[in-house]
Amino acid sequence: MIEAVGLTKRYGDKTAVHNLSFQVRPGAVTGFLGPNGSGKSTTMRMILGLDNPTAGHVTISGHPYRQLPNAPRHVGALLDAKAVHGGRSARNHLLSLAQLSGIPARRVDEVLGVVGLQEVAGKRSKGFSLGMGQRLGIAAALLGDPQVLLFDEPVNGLDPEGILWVRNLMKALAAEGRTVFVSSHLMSEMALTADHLIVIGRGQLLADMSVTDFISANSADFARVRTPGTEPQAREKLTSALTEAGGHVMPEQDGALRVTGLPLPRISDIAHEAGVRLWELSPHQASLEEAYMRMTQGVVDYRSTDDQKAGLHQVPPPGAGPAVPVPGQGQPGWYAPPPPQQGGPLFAPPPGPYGAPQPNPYAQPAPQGQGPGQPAAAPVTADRTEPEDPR
Ligand SMILES: Nc1ncnc2c1ncn2[C@@H]1O[C@H](COP(=O)(O)OP(=O)(O)OP(=O)(O)O)[C@@H](O)[C@H]1O
Repeated sequence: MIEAVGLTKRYGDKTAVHNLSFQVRPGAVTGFLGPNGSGKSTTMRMILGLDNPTAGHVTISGHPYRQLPNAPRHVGALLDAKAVHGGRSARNHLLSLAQLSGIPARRVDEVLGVVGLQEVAGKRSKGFSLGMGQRLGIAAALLGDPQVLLFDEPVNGLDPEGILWVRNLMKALAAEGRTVFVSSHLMSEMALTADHLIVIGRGQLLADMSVTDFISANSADFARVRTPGTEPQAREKLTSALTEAGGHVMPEQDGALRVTGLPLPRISDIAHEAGVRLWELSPHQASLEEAYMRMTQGVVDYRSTDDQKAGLHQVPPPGAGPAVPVPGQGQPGWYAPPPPQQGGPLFAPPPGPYGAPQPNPYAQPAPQGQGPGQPAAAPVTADRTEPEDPR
């Protein structure tokens, strides 16, 4: 088990992790989720003794990593797949790690087989694609057959087949009773892989619960209601009537209404009593991805802005044709999630063994339209392999 208590890390006046307390239990895959820069890698580095906490502590099986007897056999980690001597072959890289940890050399070929790199084991890793590098990093993590495994963004750069393989590998490792802690940005992937979730934003805990509980707590049911497009006054009348009856009504981009807090038959009755015809009344559930986005929307460090292309285009003359629609913008089928409770926190973490969360020093206004933009996804390079450097 991994246990963090009051874990805090400051770099100068920058707080990367603030008062984080959680447990990662054996026999389950625990997903570690948070937006870019939320402190996931910093937390993982502290777990592995690569960074010292400013306050608090973290233990693995009851010991700080550096005091663990035979740590490399007990804990395996993939932190940075690029942290490899590129001139070495995959096999030699793993052999050198094995020698350092007293692991028999035959184990190297076993893990090369597990990650599917047997064919390129003799090639220099600097010719490896991003996905091959990830596989090599996973092989290194598995080398000591450890009980505790940490993976920082293990599916980064993997193709769909590779992503499925990682998903099944994580589940299989947990089913063997191991502790598996996996960081990701991707709620959708974690929903398929993890049993338990720890969600952080700006270094502070936002949620610590099972995936099942997260889904039922966050994937709110709602109704979509549409009145005839030719009768805008009917839409307003219905909005008032539903609000009066205790519903929460939000306009959708395609002109429909999103209604929460009222069952469908009640909405139908209210419309009938108000003399409003309905063209649509349908049940929906907000996706888990929406729930995660909603939970973390206030703690995102990097936001993209619309590209205004100032001065690059001539203003079209009046009466010119409509702009080409942009996928996902202003089109039917895109549903804005309901806003968080007015004045309340985005998410109230359940009372845990560590008491209520403390105020977050990150409580600064999120940058509005000034961020440097979402960093582009790392490119997937072609599978190039070179023979090993003879040096
Ligand atoms: N060595 C360091 N010196 C100064 N600031 C740092 C250092 N390491 C991390 N930070 C800052 O701490 C914050 C958390 O970074 P961290 O890499 O842990 O986030 P993350 O959740 O892993 O991000 P990503 O998902 O983008 O990898 C960031 O603002 C980062 O700039």
